[in-house]
Amino acid sequence: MTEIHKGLAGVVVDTTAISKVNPETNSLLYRGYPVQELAANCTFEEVAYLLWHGELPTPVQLAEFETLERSLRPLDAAVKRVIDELPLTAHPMDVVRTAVSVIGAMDATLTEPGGIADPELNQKRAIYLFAQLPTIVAYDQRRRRDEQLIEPREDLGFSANFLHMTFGDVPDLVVVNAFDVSMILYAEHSFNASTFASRVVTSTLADLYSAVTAGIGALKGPLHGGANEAVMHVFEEIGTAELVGLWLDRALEEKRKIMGFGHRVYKSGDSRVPTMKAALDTLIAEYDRPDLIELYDELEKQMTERKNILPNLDYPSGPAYHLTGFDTEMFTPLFVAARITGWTAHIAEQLASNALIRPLSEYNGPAERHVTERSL
Ligand SMILES: CC(=O)SCCNC(=O)CCNC(=O)[C@H](O)C(C)(C)COP(=O)(O)OP(=O)(O)OC[C@H]1O[C@@H](n2cnc3c(N)ncnc32)[C@H](O)[C@@H]1OP(=O)(O)O
Ligand SMILES: O=C([O-])CC(=O)C(=O)O
Repeated sequence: MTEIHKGLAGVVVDTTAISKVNPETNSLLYRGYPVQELAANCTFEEVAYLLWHGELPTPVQLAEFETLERSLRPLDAAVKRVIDELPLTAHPMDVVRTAVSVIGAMDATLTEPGGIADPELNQKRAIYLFAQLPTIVAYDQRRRRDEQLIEPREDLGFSANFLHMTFGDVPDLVVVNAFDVSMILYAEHSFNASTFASRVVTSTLADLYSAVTAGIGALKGPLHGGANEAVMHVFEEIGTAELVGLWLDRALEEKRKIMGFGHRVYKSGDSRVPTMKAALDTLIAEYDRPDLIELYDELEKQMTERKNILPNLDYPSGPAYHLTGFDTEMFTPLFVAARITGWTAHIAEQLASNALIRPLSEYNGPAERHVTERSL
């Protein structure tokens, strides 16, 4: 019998120069740089540039990139029209996926000869989606609150502008910084499910937008990006720190997966959690919500003691986005706005050294039989 690697667990399917996840040392490098150093010293724009180009930008390169990105932020009228047509019952991830699809359908360069796989065109598309996604997500959050679109501001960086477009003002610097850190930490994580989905689609030589929408679809599930919003639902279900024990007894008895805990690769802690937890702590102080961190700490403590399963990045990010003011269902689209950098870097890497991704399976259905032998 062939050895089956369910969920491709432990299988190395290709090389990548974009990031290195090292569970032995609990570390994560983007193009060689520890993610904690990037979060402490760089903006998300610089990290995006690094992921795409392999090097941090010089001041001139950064200024050029920022000018271009800021000019691409206004929402395309056709995209706005389509979003306006979507019911509020649609999950915001479906709105984001649809908006990216519309942008792709309007990209006439895709039908030019060689237009699909051209590296320069793909880099332009990546920057365009990077610039558009905050506007799309902010607009969707606002329309759900019956509020008008706020136009992007060219005088603000990525995160300050994102928050301004969502809430109508630029929050305190600690809030903008915490948000920027979350974007950096969410940007890239090697061959996770959504990146792999994007690479599978790219391997067929389909276009970048098809690969990105596949990534969005894969990210939506609660075992992957959808966990950041699921964490907030768990907090709401539990209520207060004192009730964690009772809640966990029942959840574990029912064999529920506790959202925000566990990871396919890290088994002794997610490298990004301490940095995001520190950012969450600044928000707890800013918004004076010790009750939330008590609940957070208690669930983490009991999960560690009882199951020895540690939090992943979605655990501190969920409450951080809640405190920032986003509705819970907007959390995973925020992940999309960050991971667009990693996905598009991987799409470029896949195309540069492509092989169709097509694994094998072991058939375990009925033995060969024939229609004429049917008992009627
Ligand atoms: C940014 C991200 O995408 S990070 C991931 C976000 N996802 C979540 O937070 C969802 C909750 N977590 C999970 O479902 C899982 O931990 C996953 C899907 C992330 C990883 O799954 P796997 O690699 O298949 O888990 P793994 O094989 O290590 O599981 C080992 C055992 O721990 C259990 N386990 C793992 N995570 C959890 C959890 N969060 N709650 C309860 N039990 C868990 C498994 O059920 C399994 O138990 P068993 O041996 O009795 O069957
Ligand atoms: O690596 C994974 O499997 C999931 C994850 O943490 C991420 O995509 O950020």
